Amino acid sequence: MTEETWASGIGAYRAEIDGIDEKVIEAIALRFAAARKIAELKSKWEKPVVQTERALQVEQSYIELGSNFSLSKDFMSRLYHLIHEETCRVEADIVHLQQQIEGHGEEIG
Ligand SMILES: O=C(O)C(=O)C[C@]1(C(=O)O)C=C[C@@H](O)C=C1
Repeated sequence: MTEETWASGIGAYRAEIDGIDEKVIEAIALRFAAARKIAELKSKWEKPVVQTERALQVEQSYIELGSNFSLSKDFMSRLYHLIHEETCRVEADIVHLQQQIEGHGEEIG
């Protein structure tokens, strides 16, 4: 075993990880694109950004899907909470912008 063997071994696995990370980020970006469309709809129907019941269902499905791949419940839960928090922030920005455009929420008088 030489340093070159180590370098090519770790290099191959790191390239594998880099390729997977790219797909993960693409998938996350697609999820945010869908959330932006949801935000437009919530704005139109004047529905709240945070939908607790739905969020609990999605968290549960993260946990179940993760368990199929031996990913810990705690990790899946934390992962969803992080994604959910940022999704709500992105959605709220869109809803507020939409409200400004449509003149809702303005102080009258
Ligand atoms: O289902 C929705 O209403 C969404 O906007 C998606 C989502 C999520 O990120 O999973 C975000 C906000 C809600 O609290 C519930 C779920």
